[in-house]
Amino acid sequence: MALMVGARVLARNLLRPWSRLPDAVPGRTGPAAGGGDGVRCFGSPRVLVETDPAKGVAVIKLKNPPVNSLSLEVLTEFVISLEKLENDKTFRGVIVTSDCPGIFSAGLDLTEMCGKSQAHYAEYWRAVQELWLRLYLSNLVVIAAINGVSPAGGCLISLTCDYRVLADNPKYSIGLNETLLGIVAPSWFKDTLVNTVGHRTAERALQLGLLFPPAEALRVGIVDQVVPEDQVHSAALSVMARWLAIPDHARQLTKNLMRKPTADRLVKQRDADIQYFLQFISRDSIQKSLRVYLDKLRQKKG
Ligand SMILES: CCCCCCCCCCCC/C=C/CC(=O)SCCNC(=O)CCNC(=O)[C@H](O)C(C)(C)COP(=O)(O)OP(=O)(O)OC[C@H]1O[C@@H](n2cnc3c(N)ncnc32)[C@H](O)[C@@H]1OP(=O)(O)O
Repeated sequence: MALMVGARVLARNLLRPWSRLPDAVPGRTGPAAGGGDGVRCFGSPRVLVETDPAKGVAVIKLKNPPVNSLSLEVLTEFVISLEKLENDKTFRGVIVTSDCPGIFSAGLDLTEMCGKSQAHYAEYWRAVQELWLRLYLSNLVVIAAINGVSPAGGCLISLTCDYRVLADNPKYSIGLNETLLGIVAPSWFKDTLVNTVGHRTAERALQLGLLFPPAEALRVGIVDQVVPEDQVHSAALSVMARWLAIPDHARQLTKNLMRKPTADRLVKQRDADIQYFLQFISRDSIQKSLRVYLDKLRQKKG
């Protein structure tokens, strides 16, 4: 019950950008924070933010064990943290990564889309839209340091970034695998993939629900770089330095030029998109597919 109320409060914050989450780790500094003197931490229980004001760079670490599924709380906390960074002129870039070993993100939280009320589905889908829009159009340089498996919504998060570095581990596949679950990637998921890998590769990947292992992911361009696992963070920092060498206004305007038409397609029909989602997700056949998939995941252990 408390969780439900908490989620509602967090979700309301999305609509009230002036409202702020209390800092979960207020002003923690020093080496324990992950980067030597001057690194400061804030954020929330599930979305940790380590900032390095001297470099103008922050690291957002998703921490929603066991699999970093994108629950309503995670989506909301992510948006709030991103907004905090964007409103603070100290920061010019952010690295998005995971605090869960071996898993970047398992994607959208299936339990948020299964067996819940219409009102809940609508609230959840609006939060998914919000995070996508904020990340896709962020003024910051956003780099994904993908340190684990990254299906569906996890892949989408990384596709919204400006650059993707993937750890070279055969287990760390990445892709939009929605069809394998018997669901369909919405048009704006599809657009994000097409804009990254081109139409033909996206068409094949989406229909077959392909999850690409690192070498293949690099070959099709769904990631930009594959590096040894222990170098993901340093590689992301090197890439960041290169992107930060470009004057902000020129880079930001160019990013906007490239991405705004795609984002506008969703912005112009956000409510209709929610209605689409509601109709789709409420179908008995879709609910059944999701239940079967979740049961399979749960039985894997037993
Ligand atoms: C006419 C056309 C109209 C079109 C309209 C379109 C409208 C929209 C349609 C809807 C689109 C919705 C889009 C969804 C995108 C998504 O992101 S869906 C999520 C997809 N994710 C996955 O497929 C990943 C599933 N998970 C895994 O494969 C594995 O868990 C893992 C590889 C990530 C990790 O494996 P492992 O370490 O072995 O952990 P597990 O034992 O599998 O899992 C632990 C625990 O977590 C639960 N879990 C896993 N994933 C999720 C998830 N995504 N959500 C919620 N929960 C998850 C799993 O069940 C286990 O739970 P228990 O501990 O057993 O309770």
